[in-house]
Amino acid sequence: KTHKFWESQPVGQFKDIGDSNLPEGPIEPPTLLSEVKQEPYNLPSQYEWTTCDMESDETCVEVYNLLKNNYVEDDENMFRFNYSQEFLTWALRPPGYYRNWHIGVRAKTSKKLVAFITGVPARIRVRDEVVKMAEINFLCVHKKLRSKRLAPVMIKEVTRRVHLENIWQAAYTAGVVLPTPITTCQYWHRSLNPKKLIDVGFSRLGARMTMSRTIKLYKLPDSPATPGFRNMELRDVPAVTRLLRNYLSQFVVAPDFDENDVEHWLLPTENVVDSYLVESPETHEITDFCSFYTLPSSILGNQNHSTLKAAYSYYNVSMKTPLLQLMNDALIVAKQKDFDVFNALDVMHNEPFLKELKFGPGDGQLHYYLYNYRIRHALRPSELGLVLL
Ligand SMILES: COc1cccc(CC(=N)NC(=O)c2cccnc2OC2CCNCC2)c1
Repeated sequence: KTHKFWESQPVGQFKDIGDSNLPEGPIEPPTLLSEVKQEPYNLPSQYEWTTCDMESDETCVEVYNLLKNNYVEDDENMFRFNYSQEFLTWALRPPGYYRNWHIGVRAKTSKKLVAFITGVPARIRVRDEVVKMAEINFLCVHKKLRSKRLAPVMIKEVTRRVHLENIWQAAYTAGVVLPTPITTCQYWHRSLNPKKLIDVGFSRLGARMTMSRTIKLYKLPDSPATPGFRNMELRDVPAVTRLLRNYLSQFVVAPDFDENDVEHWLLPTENVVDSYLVESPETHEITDFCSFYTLPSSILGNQNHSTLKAAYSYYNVSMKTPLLQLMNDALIVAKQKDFDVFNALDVMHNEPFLKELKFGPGDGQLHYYLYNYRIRHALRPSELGLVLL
């Protein structure tokens, strides 16, 4: 399959794989800001660019509805991500965000929002280089406008606006293979409400398994096992930042979080992100941390259920409490909060607990990409310390 667009971009090309003469790092140098295209790229004549101000309730509802009806579906088109409005405002307004990186496309006549793409600024460390990047996400074209080649011009436009802020690298994920993944992750699911998951077709009853046997198999205790396991609070930000920075330093690619970032991304926000820590009852030292974000999916075409309540593993740090026990406590609190399923990628140190804690492999892969930054050899998922929303 020819990648007409991606072969024109400063990304690792398939033909370059294995060429160890190519240096690791930026593929193209920055250009002078005066040389960056000053005006937006041309859209087909019946469409116009718009900046989506996520602080405006009206715009946020438009973005929410566009994604709810047209964003990513699973491979069997049974589920579609249903990011909540509060999640979207959280995801798109981190410290230092740029409103004009929240880019929409409207039909000129109806003014309907028909496409969307976003960037948020992030400091990402690659080996020992901290690089200012844009995290690109929520690329969505209305189902009725697919294969009009809108995506390439939207990617060029967000790239142009990122360049205007003197940022020359980006990070993004996709369920499809593009030139060229820095790593490819498997996703895994842990049933919390197996009866509903089987009813809606997310899971299947195992061979020689009854429903009651399956419910018993996935049963969890009513409360966490670890002494000192509690919700993260504002006063914990400095300690969690230290814990997380130290833990993430072992991975090849990871966010370079400071206290402002930790306060935004990891402080519990209802219906958006949950985070817990272990405070030693004796020393009051904070020794471990775990977190997951809330991303429901619409269930397409089921009579009894319309929404799958899913938790997605975010950042976890195990220094004293075994990761297995810490993640089992995360499963326990997720079940208490009525999540139906707990999802995770095989990144960081996740792989060992995925098998132990009764996760099942998902039917797809998530590929990670860097824009305008070459990594000499693809990473193992366990070398990746970056979780995108
Ligand atoms: C269950 O409902 C779904 C609705 C749409 C797609 C998928 C499958 C899928 N593509 N899953 C993932 O990409 C995934 C699986 C485990 C952990 N994170 C994930 O994706 C995150 C990170 C990338 N942006 C989307 C959310 C499932």
